[in-house]
Amino acid sequence: MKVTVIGAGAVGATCADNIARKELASEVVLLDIKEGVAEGKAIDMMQTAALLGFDTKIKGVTNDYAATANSDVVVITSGMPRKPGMTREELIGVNAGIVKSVTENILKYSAEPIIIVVSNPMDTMNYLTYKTSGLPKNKVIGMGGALDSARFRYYLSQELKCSPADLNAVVIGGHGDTTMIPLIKHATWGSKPVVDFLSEEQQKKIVADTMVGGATLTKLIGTSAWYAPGAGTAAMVESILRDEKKLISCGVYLEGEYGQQDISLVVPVVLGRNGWEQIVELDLSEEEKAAFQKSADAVRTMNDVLKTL
Ligand SMILES: NC(=O)c1ccc[n+]([C@@H]2O[C@H](COP(=O)([O-])OP(=O)(O)OC[C@H]3O[C@@H](n4cnc5c(N)ncnc54)[C@H](O)[C@@H]3O)[C@@H](O)[C@H]2O)c1
Ligand SMILES: O=C(O)C[C@H](O)C(=O)O
Repeated sequence: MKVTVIGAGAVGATCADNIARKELASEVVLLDIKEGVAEGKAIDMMQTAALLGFDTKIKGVTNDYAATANSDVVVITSGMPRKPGMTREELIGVNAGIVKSVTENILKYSAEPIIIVVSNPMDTMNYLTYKTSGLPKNKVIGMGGALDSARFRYYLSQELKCSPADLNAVVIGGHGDTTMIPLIKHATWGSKPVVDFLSEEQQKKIVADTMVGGATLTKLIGTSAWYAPGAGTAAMVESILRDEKKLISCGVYLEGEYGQQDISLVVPVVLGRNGWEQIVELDLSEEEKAAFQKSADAVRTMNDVLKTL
């Protein structure tokens, strides 16, 4: 199995590192536009192989798409991250051009890879990649829900004083500060609803903290996060390449599901060797449905911006 990661910055390099450590592929190609960066990071990671005991070969290249030929999965992380005070949506002007040209270049060398889009604003970048690539819709998948759901489980576990591994909790909607919807009423600890253990005030705080989870880290670090984003992306690669059929919230192109058309939004999907293989429709309350519609409206507004660039 071969995985290409475009963008050898914070998220791309962390993702490649996770993939290699878990030996999810025999070969990982790391590509960046900045001379030497991908080569250097790939060699640095390869020098951990003797210490960590993995066999995956990581090769770094500067904009050489021939090296990405016949990739099974391509992860797009290229583009600008936000700075404190910015929204993800403000990155659209710079990142749309990057994501579009990267998608075109990938497809010159890999006929039908599964593409995972990480670059922000993710919902619109995933939509753009789907439209640009002409790939089947199940092969273009946005990363955002895996991360947001992991953050949701983190905040829940802090309040419940339990292991995040024992929590089942999903985020749907958009991957934006105001568009994501942490479904707290659906979340469970073991088989018990978490709301049985939390006051209304605690629930509101967990939801709010989850929604601004990325912004909180951006403020602390000065640029956006990479450990959980890299791990979230690698978890998606793992479910795909090992055909695990894990249920993971991902950005997918909707054609009627959740009442939406011609849009990419985050919903729970089964991830396997064919990409996303099934969309799972949750039984949403009227309030949750309205929140989903509001997210869709906001993401559609951003998608419309693409026409003006
Ligand atoms: N979807 C998510 O959940 C999520 C999570 C974290 C970050 N992100 C997004 O991922 C992107 C990357 O974040 P980061 O922290 O790794 O940023 P970064 O600045 O550390 O890395 C980005 C890399 O992309 C490279 N690049 C730029 N244009 C390129 C091109 N045309 N071809 C190849 N490489 C190119 C840059 O040289 C840089 O090395 C940002 O847009 C960020 O907002 C999304
Ligand atoms: O917050 C960001 O801008 C990066 C990413 O989308 C995140 O949620 O960490």
